[in-house]
Amino acid sequence: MTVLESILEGVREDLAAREARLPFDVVKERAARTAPPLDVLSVLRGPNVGVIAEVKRRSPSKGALAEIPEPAELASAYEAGGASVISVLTEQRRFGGSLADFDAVRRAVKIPLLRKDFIVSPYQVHEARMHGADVVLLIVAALEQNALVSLLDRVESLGMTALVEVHTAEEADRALEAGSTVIGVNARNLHTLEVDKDVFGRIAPGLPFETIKIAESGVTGPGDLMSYAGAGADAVLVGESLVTSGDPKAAVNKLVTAGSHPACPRPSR
Ligand SMILES: O=C(O)c1ccccc1NCC(=O)[C@H](O)[C@H](O)COP(=O)(O)O
Repeated sequence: MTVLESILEGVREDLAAREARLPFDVVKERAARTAPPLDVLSVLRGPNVGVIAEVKRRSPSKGALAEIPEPAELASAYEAGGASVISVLTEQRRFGGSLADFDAVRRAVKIPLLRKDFIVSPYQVHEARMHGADVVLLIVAALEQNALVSLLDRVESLGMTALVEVHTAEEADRALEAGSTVIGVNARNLHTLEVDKDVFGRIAPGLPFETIKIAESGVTGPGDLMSYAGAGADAVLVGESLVTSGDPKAAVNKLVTAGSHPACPRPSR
């Protein structure tokens, strides 16, 4: 079993427990009463290379990264540092995240929030909306094509944006066939955990001009942001280097400053 398959097994078990506690109809009804999602597309289409800053306690590849006793404080630091969007990992078993973290962050910041999880069911999409998500991650490697298409439709029908994650050219083709307009190219292979920062540069140039392109994983500082920008990134998604920096506001701000520097390559639309 690959790492991704084993994560998905746990996700499905946890999902079944939540479905037993709170029926889908109730989740749908609460989601419908939640304040409308923020417009993340205009944020990501801004003039600079944006930073999506992640609340990440631990990971299958690195184990424990940071305790993060107050995710709201971390998120506020990210917002003050100029992050465009905050990503909150809500998967518990491998990443130490939760929807309670998401709620705390939602209360603390005004910028768009991404629910970063392993979404396999419409229940999780409505659940994300019920907790105030603006963006939902859909991982192509975790979904059959018909599930990807229907989850993407579901996300958009609730007014949210889907960040559709790929790692290979074949997955990018599937994302485009499903109608994705925001594609994240993850440098990390979720089956093996190997990180290859060149993957973005191989895939992004083949994506349509108008697709919003996010470079995910392995960003350790402004140099990585600049090189992803040179390959066409509209934004970078960063976890580990921020949560381990000791000064998350300054660490985000360094990236944001690089992303707005006149020397930073920027795709013109
Ligand atoms: O981070 C992992 O080890 C991991 C393993 C298996 C599935 C997903 C995983 N991470 C999710 C992510 O995509 C990253 O948290 C995100 O791109 C930030 O990456 P980084 O800046 O390298 O922490």
